[in-house]
Amino acid sequence: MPLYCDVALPVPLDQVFTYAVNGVVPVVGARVLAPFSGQRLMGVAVRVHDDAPPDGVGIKPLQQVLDDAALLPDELMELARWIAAYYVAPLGEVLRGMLPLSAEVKRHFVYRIAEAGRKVLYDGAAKGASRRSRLSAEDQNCEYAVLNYLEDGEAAKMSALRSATGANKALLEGMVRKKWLVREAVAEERDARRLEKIAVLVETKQEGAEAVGRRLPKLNENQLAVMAELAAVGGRMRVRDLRMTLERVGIPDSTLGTLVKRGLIAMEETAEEFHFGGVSAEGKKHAHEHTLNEAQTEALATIATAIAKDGFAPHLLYGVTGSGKTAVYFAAMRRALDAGKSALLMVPEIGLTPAMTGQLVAAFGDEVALLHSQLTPDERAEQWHRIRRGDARVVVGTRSAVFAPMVKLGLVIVDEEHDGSYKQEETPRYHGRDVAVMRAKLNEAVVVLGSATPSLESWANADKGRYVRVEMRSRVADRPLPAVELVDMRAEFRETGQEQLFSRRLIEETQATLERGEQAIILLNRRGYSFVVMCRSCGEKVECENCAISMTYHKPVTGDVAQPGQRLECHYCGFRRGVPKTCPKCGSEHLYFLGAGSQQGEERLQELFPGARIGRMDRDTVRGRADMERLLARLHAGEINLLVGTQMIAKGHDIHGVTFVGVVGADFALGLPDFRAAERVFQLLTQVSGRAGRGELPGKVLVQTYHQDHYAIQFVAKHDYPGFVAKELNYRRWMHYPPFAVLANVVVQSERLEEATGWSSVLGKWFQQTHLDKVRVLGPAAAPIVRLKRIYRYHFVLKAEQRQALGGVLRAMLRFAEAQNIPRRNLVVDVDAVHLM
Ligand SMILES: Nc1ncnc2c1ncn2[C@@H]1O[C@H](COP(=O)(O)OP(=O)(O)OP(=O)(O)O)[C@@H](O)[C@H]1O
Ligand SMILES: [Zn+2]
Repeated sequence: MPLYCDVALPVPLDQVFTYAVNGVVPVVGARVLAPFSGQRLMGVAVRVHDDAPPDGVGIKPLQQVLDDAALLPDELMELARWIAAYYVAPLGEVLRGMLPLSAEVKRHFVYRIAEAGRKVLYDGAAKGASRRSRLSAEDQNCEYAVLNYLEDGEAAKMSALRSATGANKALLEGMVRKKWLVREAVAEERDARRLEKIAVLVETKQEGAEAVGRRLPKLNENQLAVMAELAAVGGRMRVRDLRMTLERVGIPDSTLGTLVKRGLIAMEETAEEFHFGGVSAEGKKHAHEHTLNEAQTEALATIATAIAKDGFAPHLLYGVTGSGKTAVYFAAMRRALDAGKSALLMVPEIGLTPAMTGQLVAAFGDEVALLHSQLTPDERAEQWHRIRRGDARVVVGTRSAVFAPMVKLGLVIVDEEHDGSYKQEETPRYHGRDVAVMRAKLNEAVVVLGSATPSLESWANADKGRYVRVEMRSRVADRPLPAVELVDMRAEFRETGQEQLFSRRLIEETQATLERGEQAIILLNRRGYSFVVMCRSCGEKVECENCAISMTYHKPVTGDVAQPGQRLECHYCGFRRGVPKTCPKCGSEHLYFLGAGSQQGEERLQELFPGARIGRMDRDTVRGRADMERLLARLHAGEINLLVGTQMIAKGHDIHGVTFVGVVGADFALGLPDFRAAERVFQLLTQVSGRAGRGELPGKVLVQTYHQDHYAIQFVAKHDYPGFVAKELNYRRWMHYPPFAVLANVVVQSERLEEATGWSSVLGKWFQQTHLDKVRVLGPAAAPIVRLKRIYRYHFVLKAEQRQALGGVLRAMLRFAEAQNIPRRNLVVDVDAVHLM
């Protein structure tokens, strides 16, 4: 029997910890409980062995082994090790992110008699109850009853003890404290189907309009609002979602009850089927129903051949917006299933693209499982077990779905692979796309990264021949890409003599689109009303108390439930405050509001187009999946003909009536201090342009810009992604930026400014003195956001040609920092950082 076990614990230390095996030898991949600086932590056994620790090192015994079998299969353990090494992250923290949540392996507590308990039982039998106990005679009797019940040594659940002896939890816990009993946690597989309530709008068809008319006038405003809400989503909605929506608009819960009593809404109970949504226009085909065109057929053939071959094969699918990538994904997934394998489809944010999941269910029925962060723990548990049993062979999910316990994984697809939300911005700071490629490698599976605007990293990998490039250069059914017109806002100012949010051309085109009965979308990529509140006298901006960030003004709206006097909001930490009467710095009364956000955009559009049916899509109007589904349903139905919103509107939506897209103020991001600024602007503008002209009618795009000559803008106008990447790659090569160098951002952070600066100068000196011929270090410098959520931030940017050299320096730096007593949690190591802010 091995004597020792190495455990990865979820603590920010780059090491594993050795414990003595205590009776039960854990299998590698099982969870264990281990003592750690006075606490009991749950970790994962990563190695069992007989290597005695060096003399003098005290080894504590494991407290408990929680699983009989490995919770994580070998390939996921290997993936965890790879992530820990690649991202220089503590293995325990990586594993914590990969493990199913506790609900997935829910544990209940059982009690077992302990040595001391037995002694009490026997002594008590001999001498009678102790007189000195502070407990009542009744409780003492109960304690004896419990000890008696457990005497045979079997563990019992609390519920069993309660019904047998009347003991309550407090009493049992008291006995645990006296060490008469031990309490143990037992894993319990939970995947019973749950029931859930659906609110259904009662059909009124047969009743005739008159009858409805007679009934409806009796409804009050709130009741009508609830009815409208349900009608907007096709008459059915999860009660849970409906309640959330009502709560937000301030309609009391009882309204729903009244409507049920009056027979206008029925409550149905169904076994919880997953809710995938499924917004699409009537008569529009599902992705799996299309006969693939030539480009799609070719793309599929390449991918399908790889699937048939078995073995790791990475692909980059570059397909312009509206080229029909979804249909290719679905066909490839079908091939994987036919070959007896499972398929994983990763999407950036499930709530933003409900149509995708709806189509998946249409195509694959109950083979589909869904994984994302908005699921309740029970829902997640159910999905997790269905996947692990092999019942669900098609999994769709966000970033962390890359750790799904798939059986015979044959195909991984990463849709919109360029999307920033694949990057996890907390430890472990992994990139879901890159982990997906590694996972496919470990599983000898095919991986497809798809996008109309692939990341430069992926494009360069295809250039080097590491990925097979598959291209779909035109839209389905020979639909043209929309014509893009640039409006030079400097000229606009010269000609009109005033600073306007919307140019004359944009107003004209919007007007014309609405008059033709078509739909228009306007991108205004900031939420709120004004994103800067500034003092005219001293020039100072009103900043967040916790962050070095300008606060955004949100205009009160009718029915707004937010507190008055809290109209300024920090979009980084959520802090709110009232609008000050005078400048906090100089006391001047001349504060003014600058920079229009989507809320102001909506207001201005209402003034300009009073007849338009305007909708807004941003984090303030769309808080969850239900909101998004409702908004998209109204767009598909044509109930909204003018939509304004933030980058959310650019995400994969396929609304055939949209023929015009206007872009306002999106090029300000070109000026951000981040080497990926041009790439991001290009991607956003191309993606949002891609929403126009996806139906029968051709589309048109108008981009308002102050940087008309910037190459990113020029290439957007020409729909020339390959041209853009070629130019951008040159610049990256020249500047030694990724993908021609590997990069890490190291942030030194502390609530105390002097610590942040002091530690960064200590590290800066170390970097200087250490012979770093293979790694270039920039910094220390104040991070672009120097204070965030009350924490001061200084940073270094490390660049290297070789990943190994970079990893080596980072690890050496962490060792040095440890020796200098710089706490590990004050150092953020972000390998392949996506944001340098
Ligand atoms: N072979 C086909 N024939 C006709 N229409 C098709 C075909 N394949 C897909 N479509 C339709 O073309 C439209 C665009 O497809 P899809 O949404 O998959 O594009 P995409 O490549 O994912 O674009 P984006 O990158 O903009 O999201 C959809 O309405 C889809 O139903
Ligand atoms: Zn803040």
